[in-house]
Amino acid sequence: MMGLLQSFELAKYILENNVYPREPSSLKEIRDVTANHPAYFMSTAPDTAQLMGMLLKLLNAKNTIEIGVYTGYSLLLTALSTPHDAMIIAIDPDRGAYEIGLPIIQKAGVEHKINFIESQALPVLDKLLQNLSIKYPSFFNLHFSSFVWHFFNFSQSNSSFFFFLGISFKQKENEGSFDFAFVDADKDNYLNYHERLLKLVKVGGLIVFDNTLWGGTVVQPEEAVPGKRKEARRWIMEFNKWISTDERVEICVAPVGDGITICRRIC
Ligand SMILES: C[S@@+](CC[C@H](N)C(=O)[O-])C[C@H]1O[C@@H](n2cnc3c(N)ncnc32)[C@H](O)[C@@H]1O
Ligand SMILES: O=c1cc(-c2ccc(O)cc2)oc2c(O)c(O)ccc12
Repeated sequence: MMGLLQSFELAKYILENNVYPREPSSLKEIRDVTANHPAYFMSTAPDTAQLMGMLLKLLNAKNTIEIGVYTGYSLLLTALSTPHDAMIIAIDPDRGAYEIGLPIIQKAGVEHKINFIESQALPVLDKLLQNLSIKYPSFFNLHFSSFVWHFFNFSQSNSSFFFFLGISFKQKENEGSFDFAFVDADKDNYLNYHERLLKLVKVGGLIVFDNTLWGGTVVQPEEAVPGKRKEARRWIMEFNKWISTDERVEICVAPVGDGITICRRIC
């Protein structure tokens, strides 16, 4: 893969010298099983994942959200880069793809951190925002949190605080409770995700958007862009323009993989 460097040799040099030698074996396994899948090119790039792993560790991120799981490369990276009691809400309507990587995630011993939600992301984020948060004793493992999730879906309580099975639930507690979010899904919703994640991620937390240089097409004349890349390119360019003036975040565009935009919530 050439990446964005416009030189196969330089991209290969970085991957072979600095990325692959340090890639955990379980991540390589996911990369290998994904290589046989028709949409293999959608996996988050290994150099992007390496940077994300460092950001997660620098933040000491514990509560994270991932939008766009596919076979789980970036999800496993997140699970490997967070503490034992981390909680990752991972959203994707395609459970089939997730199940390709799941046995590798299980073997790596980090499945307990993951709450996979088979859904479009927007309704889940809206539920998190209007709804309830989880307060449960730390000895409950995260299989329990899936149960809590189902409970939420059926709960219409308007009270700000109530008990169920001895566990307390509070409304609005999800706001500002996440350390990190990674967005790698439908490009036409990037701005919608941004608005919601800005409320869910705490001040000082990060939201990382993948594919924000869209194979370098953001600087190509429209007529030079392959037809199937045109629509997403327009969405990405609109997102890039919006985010460049959004004073609620500090931003940094890193030209790794397909380009990522790192947003730090500042207010
Ligand atoms: C580029 S892939 C994600 C790659 C993943 N980060 C990885 O490392 O393998 C995009 C994923 O977004 C999912 N997706 C598409 N629309 C979505 C939506 N509205 N909400 C959540 N996920 C969506 C697709 O099913 C697909 O699995
Ligand atoms: O070629 C793609 C397409 C997507 C994509 C398209 C539609 C969706 O609803 C979600 C994702 O995502 C990609 C991606 O994240 C990537 O790194 C490379 C290529 C593509």
